[in-house]
Amino acid sequence: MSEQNKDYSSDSIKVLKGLEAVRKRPGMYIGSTSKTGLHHLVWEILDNSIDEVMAGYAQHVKVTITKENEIVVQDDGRGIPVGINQDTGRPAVELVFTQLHAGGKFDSDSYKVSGGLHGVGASVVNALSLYVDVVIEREGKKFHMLFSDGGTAQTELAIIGESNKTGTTVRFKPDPEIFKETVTFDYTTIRNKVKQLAYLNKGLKISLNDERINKSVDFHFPN
Ligand SMILES: Cc1cc(C)cc(-c2cc(NC(=O)[C@H]3COCCO3)[nH]n2)c1
Repeated sequence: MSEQNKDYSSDSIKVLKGLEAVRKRPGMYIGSTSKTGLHHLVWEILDNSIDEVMAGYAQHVKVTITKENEIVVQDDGRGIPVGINQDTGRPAVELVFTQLHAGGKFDSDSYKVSGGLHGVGASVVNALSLYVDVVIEREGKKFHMLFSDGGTAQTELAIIGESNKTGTTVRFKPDPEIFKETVTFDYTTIRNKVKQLAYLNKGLKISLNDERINKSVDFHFPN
């Protein structure tokens, strides 16, 4: 087997091991697999967009709860990078969703309760979701990747269109095999978090649209 192939296969095994570890002991990454743990998935994805807001590149974040109990988070930031990473030969966005970044300090069996994984939790959400669908707009193009089956990339990064905007859209549906108590998102829980994020990040325009009850709310606390 050539050097390149050996690296690729050992890399893909490492990826699967990482996400498998999350599925084996989800509580270590999201605290629990109860309703509280279910909502941590939303906070992990939302954290990434808020990082882009704090970096000054995004002004709007939109959260949608769909009729199928998916969560969609959209921002108008720079868009997750799509370039090929030299070490792995994989697109940066693929690594964001498949590499278990050692975020923060973890004890052997506890979850860092202060706020979550600080924007490195996308791979955890991916591991614990039925699917994660990603659309990135940057460099005048629209890029797409789909992950499922324990977080495995189902597609190569693909250009699916053109775009005169920039931003990132992530859609995910939690895995009922992991979240046995409930996979139903709670409007009030998410609304309160979205309001708090708007308050803490003055100037951020953040909206929540619950398609199940046809209810939308916008938050914006001026600077
Ligand atoms: C909803 C969601 C989910 C995830 C995992 C990342 C993001 C995200 C990531 C970014 N921005 C970036 O990654 C920056 C990081 O710096 C280089 C240019 O792109 N904006 N939004 C948004």
